[in-house]
Amino acid sequence: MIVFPNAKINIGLNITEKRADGYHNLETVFYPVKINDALEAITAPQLNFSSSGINIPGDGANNLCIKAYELVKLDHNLPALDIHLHKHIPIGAGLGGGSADAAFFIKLLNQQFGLNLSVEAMQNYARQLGADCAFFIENKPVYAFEKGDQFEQVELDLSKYVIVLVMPPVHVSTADAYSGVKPEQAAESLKDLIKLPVTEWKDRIKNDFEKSVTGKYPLIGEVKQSLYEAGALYASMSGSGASVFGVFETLPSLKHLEAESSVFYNV
Ligand SMILES: C[C@@](CO)(OP(=O)(O)O)[C@H](O)COP(=O)(O)OP(=O)(O)OC[C@H]1O[C@@H](n2ccc(N)nc2=O)[C@H](O)[C@@H]1O
Ligand SMILES: Nc1ncnc2c1ncn2[C@@H]1O[C@H](COP(=O)(O)OP(=O)(O)O)[C@@H](O)[C@H]1O
Repeated sequence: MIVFPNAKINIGLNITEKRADGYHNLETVFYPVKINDALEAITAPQLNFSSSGINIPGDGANNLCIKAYELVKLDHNLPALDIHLHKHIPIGAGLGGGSADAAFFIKLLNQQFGLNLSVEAMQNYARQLGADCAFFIENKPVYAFEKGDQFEQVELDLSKYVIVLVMPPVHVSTADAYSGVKPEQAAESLKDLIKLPVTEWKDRIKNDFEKSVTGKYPLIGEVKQSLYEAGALYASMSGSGASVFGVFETLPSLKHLEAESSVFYNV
């Protein structure tokens, strides 16, 4: 069986308080975007993981796909599998690519081996693998809070716009990004702001990571400014970065960015 995990962007990201467990409470809107990995699992004599495409740092044994397999296997009979991941989603980019692979693998195991797992059960497995993993189980726009793994429905459809995602040649560590932020309550409710027309989001829907991360990596702020100069209605860094997305009414020309960044149009 083969599945195609997609990435996500964060529309708004307010880091509201530091938790006793060392994580942070936040509020954000997760929005799925069409940048995809490919993930295949075939029954085999022994468990094997291989990957192609973008090189994934770390040992294959620690890949989030393997962690998902081992977690589900604690409760269910699963055969050994030959797992192949073709990596296309930029890594450590604020796009949740690793979390997406883990969540889609849980859904693959459920379907391929008839585990009859509920959405809630799959979300609970995903929560154990990463704060932004559970989102990918239902994989639809949601308002997320607490660690980013509790959800409320949100009506948000950006399909009439053109979303462009730019990945500059910068790597941002999620943990480092969090350490650079002073948690505080947002000035305006994201739940209210997200209901406004996209044309009213600029300078009101904010990502709390941006100030510290762009201070450390000015190129990220320059990319965001370039998107506005190219006509973006709204632009923001996604998650802890380094990717930056722009929402446009029509397809922009960003040739000047393509020299040093990966540009994904119509995502
Ligand atoms: C920042 C966000 C925003 O959506 O996404 P990315 O930018 O990574 O895509 C997420 O909170 C990332 O979620 P995820 O990448 O799953 O984080 P995890 O692996 O669970 O945690 C990595 C590290 O980030 C910090 N962390 C993560 C989530 C959270 N709510 N508070 C935190 O303080 C912790 O230091 C943790 O050790
Ligand atoms: N399947 C995977 N894809 C990408 N990264 C993975 C995967 N499994 C584990 N990782 C590890 O997770 C980190 C990146 O996670 P990712 O979700 O791509 O970051 P972000 O959420 O910032 O976009 C890297 O340290 C990488 O080694």
